[in-house]
Amino acid sequence: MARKFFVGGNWKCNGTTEEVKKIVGTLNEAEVPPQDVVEVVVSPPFVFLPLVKSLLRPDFHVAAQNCWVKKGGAFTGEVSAEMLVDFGISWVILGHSERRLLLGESNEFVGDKVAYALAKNLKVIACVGETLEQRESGSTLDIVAAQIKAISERISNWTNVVVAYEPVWAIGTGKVASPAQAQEVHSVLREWFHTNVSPEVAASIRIIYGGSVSGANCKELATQPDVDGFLVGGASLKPEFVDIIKSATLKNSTSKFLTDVCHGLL
Ligand SMILES: O=C(CO)COP(=O)(O)O
Repeated sequence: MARKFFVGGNWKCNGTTEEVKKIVGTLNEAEVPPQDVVEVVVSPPFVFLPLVKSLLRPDFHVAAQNCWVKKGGAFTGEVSAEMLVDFGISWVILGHSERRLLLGESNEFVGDKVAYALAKNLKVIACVGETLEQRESGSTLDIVAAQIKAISERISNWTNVVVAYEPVWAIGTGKVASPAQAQEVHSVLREWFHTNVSPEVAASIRIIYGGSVSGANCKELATQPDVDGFLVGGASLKPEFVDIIKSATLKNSTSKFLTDVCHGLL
């Protein structure tokens, strides 16, 4: 089964009302591949969710950047999964490295959040990734495996999960992982699913790359066999986000080409 290309835009803690309207205007006018080729999800800060949801074209979806680990209540400053569902938000980003590192979210806490959000019928973009220090010490694969394992121990159905591999050293630095570096970790993650979850989940789960993705570098990354899309930070605030969405066609034509070759059609 072909994995549908996925492009997420993580706006992080950016934007004014005017800027948000401008970004949404650009997206609404953009000519992009159809929904059966690419799934597009943008993730504004909480306060802009209502505005974006009301203005954004219906073929693009909206994600929150976080939600609370359990049912809402006396948790000052938090937003619950129930509230997102009530508001018609279908996706949530969980486990972003900025929250893991700056706010001390542990693997277990992220796993609990993913489980709770899925139980409330949210779809989850679950982020994993190593720091520069971890990469340089050779522990990249152990780190991402431990992050995924903590989620895996808490959920039994991966249908509504997209995994985002985001090496911390590539986030906001302009230092993008090379296509080979991204492919290596993506394929190891897929292998992990094959061994520890099931061959079906390994074949169907989308593993997207994040970290300094741009209109210029997305094409080569998109053609890597285990790169199923992107989670874009800085460039998702700019018109080049549309070019990144369009890289989906490249992926699909490449995989169609390979499928046709395999089936002896070419
Ligand atoms: O963190 C990211 C997306 O979640 C990536 O951010 P940049 O694209 O700005 O590096």
